[in-house]
Amino acid sequence: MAVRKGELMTVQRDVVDVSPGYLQAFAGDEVRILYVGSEERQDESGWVFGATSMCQGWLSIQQLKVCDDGPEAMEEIKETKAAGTASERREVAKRGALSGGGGYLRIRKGELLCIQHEENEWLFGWSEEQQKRGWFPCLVLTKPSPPPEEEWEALQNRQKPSLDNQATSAAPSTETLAGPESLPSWTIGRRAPKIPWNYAVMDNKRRCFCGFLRAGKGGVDAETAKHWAKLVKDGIDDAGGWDRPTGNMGLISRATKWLVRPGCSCSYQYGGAVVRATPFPDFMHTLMEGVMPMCGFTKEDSDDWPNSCNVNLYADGSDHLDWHADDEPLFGGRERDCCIISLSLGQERPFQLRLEGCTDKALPLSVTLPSTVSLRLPEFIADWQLRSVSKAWHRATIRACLRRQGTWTTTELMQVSCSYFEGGGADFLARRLVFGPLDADNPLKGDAQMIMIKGNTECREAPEEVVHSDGSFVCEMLEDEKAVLKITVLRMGERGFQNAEEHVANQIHEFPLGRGALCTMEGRTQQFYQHRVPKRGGSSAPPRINLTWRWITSHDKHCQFHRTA
Ligand SMILES: O=C(O)CCC(=O)C(=O)O
Ligand SMILES: [Fe+2]
Repeated sequence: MAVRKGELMTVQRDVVDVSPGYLQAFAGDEVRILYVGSEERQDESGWVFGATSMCQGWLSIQQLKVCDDGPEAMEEIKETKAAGTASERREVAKRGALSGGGGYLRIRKGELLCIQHEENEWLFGWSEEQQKRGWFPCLVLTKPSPPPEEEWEALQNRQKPSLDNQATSAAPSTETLAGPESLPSWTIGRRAPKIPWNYAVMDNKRRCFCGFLRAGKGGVDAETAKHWAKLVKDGIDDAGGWDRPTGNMGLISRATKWLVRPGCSCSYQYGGAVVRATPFPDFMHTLMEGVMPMCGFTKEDSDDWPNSCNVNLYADGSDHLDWHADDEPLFGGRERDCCIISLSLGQERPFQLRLEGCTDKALPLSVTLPSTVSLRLPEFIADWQLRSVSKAWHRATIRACLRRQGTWTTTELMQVSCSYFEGGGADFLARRLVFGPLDADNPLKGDAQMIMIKGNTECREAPEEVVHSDGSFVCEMLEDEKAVLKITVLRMGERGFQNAEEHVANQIHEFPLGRGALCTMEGRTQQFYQHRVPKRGGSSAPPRINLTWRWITSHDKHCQFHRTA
């Protein structure tokens, strides 16, 4: 059967349980052919890339038959052609983009792209360099904008940004896809371009950037992490053991050790606690020689490596660290750029960041409580609230589940921004996404819905998360574990702009710090953001060690490295 691009065809049989990148469709569904696989390519021959009203992906030609509503469909094809969406054009990528998983391309700046289809903010086409076809965001055709200097100047003199500034910095969904190529040149993601750094916070406006390398996905491998945890434990025992100083709120909620480059005597004072300096023990060289090159600091420049390290021991899940910024004068983070590099060993814990001034109050989302709620979660419906939104494994792709004609079906991979919240005594992962019928003329129109999956950030089984090499993940919802709730949320520019601002200003960015994970806080993060490690898992949770390397820039006046301005 000859199949042509632009044609509308009908699916003959149900195609379910497909792998990422393939089209899930049901008998009778109409599929628009976006691309016909090349006969010359073994992996494409006999396949088309098509779209139903629900999703897009690869589908075998054998699953298709000519559409029953011939004439109507032909009209539509003509319209599509007239609109020029089916024409091909060549463009050079002006910036890179990470792949969203199967069916998507990772784009490098400067590569030649043959664009075959355009839809909303997405392009489908062929990369000459990679000899591959797939989706990528339109964003790759525009130059990354230079840091907004004037705005930055204006902001510099202000302690707290106004709500207006916060709201406009909300990244559009495709923006979160931009890869390290769009980071400023001084960031670690750019210093170490071969290391797959992800950035959870890319706040150009405030010059705040927070990167992370997930455990085993570019971070330190599990074996090394285990070995290092022992080195740190033994090394600190030999250096006099852990400190647990008293601060303004009593004994601090974890054990700690403050380590400095030999010769420095600056103590570390925060929250009313004073921690004496201990010179770097031997293990420090091993750890820094492993970690610093991953952050773009070469061995040759080891004199410029961080000159201090705060080490924390969370003995179990009840040890924690509350909202704070490492904005002490020692590191100059309120006046200048300040870089902090953190390594996690032992039990995984979530790490959270929020804008300073963020409130903990529930957000007033307009809720149309839905007919599609899974009955598995009645407790949730009775008592739901959105307590400061948003965890973010940015650049996530998920498959959402929908109830359709009495059966659960899975949609295509979607780009989403992620949210995390707790409600009704259980933890939920909520993923806010652009979904449902979209109006091509007005991307702000159409409903955004919130899909929630029972589970929490500790729970790795339900839903199952498959991590891709670029840091994105596909979330497969299992038949007996999914819980889907459709909620209409207010979207920027539509009803209730005010609430959208509030939503952004109250976002919490969260990512997991597992055994061997690295994370950074760069630029003015200590001035504008706060971070914390919440309690997780109770007193039976295994211990976690965290090391945060910093640069002391203003040594204490008793220290031999003290310099007068
Ligand atoms: O444990 C962590 O990951 C963070 C530690 C931290 O924020 C600090 O020591 O200031
Ligand atoms: Fe901190």
